[in-house]
Amino acid sequence: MRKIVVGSRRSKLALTQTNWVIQQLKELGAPFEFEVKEIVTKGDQILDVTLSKVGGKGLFVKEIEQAMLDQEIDMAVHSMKDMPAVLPEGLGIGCIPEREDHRDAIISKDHKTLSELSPGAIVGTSSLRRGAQILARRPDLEIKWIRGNIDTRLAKLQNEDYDAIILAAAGLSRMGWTSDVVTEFLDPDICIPAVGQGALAIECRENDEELLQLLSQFACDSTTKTVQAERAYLHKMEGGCQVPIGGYAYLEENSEVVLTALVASPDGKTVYKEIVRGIDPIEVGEKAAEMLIEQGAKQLIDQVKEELDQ
Ligand SMILES: NCc1[nH]cc(CCC(=O)O)c1CC(=O)O
Repeated sequence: MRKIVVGSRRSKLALTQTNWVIQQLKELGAPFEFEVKEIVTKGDQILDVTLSKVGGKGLFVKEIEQAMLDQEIDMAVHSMKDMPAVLPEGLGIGCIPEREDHRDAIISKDHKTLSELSPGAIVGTSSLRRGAQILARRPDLEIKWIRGNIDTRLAKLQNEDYDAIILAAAGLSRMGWTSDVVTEFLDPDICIPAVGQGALAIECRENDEELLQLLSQFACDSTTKTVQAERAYLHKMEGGCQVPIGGYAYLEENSEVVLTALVASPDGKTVYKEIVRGIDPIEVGEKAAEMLIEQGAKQLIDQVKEELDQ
C-alpha cells in the first residue's frame, strides 16, 4: 500500500486540521497509509514581528511546498487564507473541502460587543484588514498588534493590556473552543473576512493522479466556486503581500456567486467596497477587482505596501 506523507506545520491548529483531513480521507476508503511529517516554517519562527512586515502569506507555506517538490512529502493541508495567490510550478490545490465558519469573532474581557466596547478600549489583532474595519466602525478604539497562536492570544487577552481580541471563528471551532468563548461573531456586513477564511486548501503535486483522484471525492463544489471568486479577486488586486484586503463570496440557490470585495486604508478612514454577482467565479472576482481599481484601490494598496517596506 502506498504511504502518503502529509507535511504539516507544528502548530496545534495545523496539526488538528491535518489529522482531521486524514481521518476524513480514511473514512472515504482511501487505499493509502498516511504519515504526518512536521515542518517548522519561517512564519512559525518569527513570532515577534508584525506578520505583514516580514513578508506575509508565503511564510507559512514555502518550506512545505519545497518539501513537496523534493518528494519528501506528498500532500499538505493549509488554511486557504494563508495561501499565496500563485502556486509554484508543479503544485496545485487538489481539493477544497467544505468551508467552516467564515466570520471573524470578537472575544472581549467583559463580554462587550463591538458597539459596547468603551471609548479607547484596546483591541488586539495582527491583521490590517481587521484593524481597518474595526476602526471604520469605531474610530475611538485603539488597535494593538498581537501575535502568537490561538492559545497564546487568548492568554494575552487575560494577562495583558487588551480589552478584546479578534480571531477567525473557524480556527477557534477547529481547535474545539466552543462558541461560548466568543462574544460576538462579525458578519461580513461589519467585517469582510480574509479571502479564503474558514476554508482549507489541500495541496499536492500536479501530476500525482492517484492522490488527486482520492482528493476529488472530498471536494466541496460551492466552497470551491466561492473561494475561486475570492482568490481571482485577490490575485488581480495584489499578488501576495499582506494588505487590508477582504473578500467573501457565497452561492445563491440559482448558482450565482455573490462576492463582496473590500480594500481599506489601515486607519479605516478610506473604505472601497463592491458587491459583484455572476455565474462564472473567476469573472466575478476579476470584475470586483477592476471596479475597485477604477475607484483608486490599487493606489491605496501600493501606498500601504510602501509604508510596510520602510
Ligand atoms: N492568520 C492565521 C490563521 N490562519 C488560519 C486561521 C484560522 C482560520 C481560517 O482557517 O481561516 C488563522 C487564525 C486566525 O486568523 O484567527
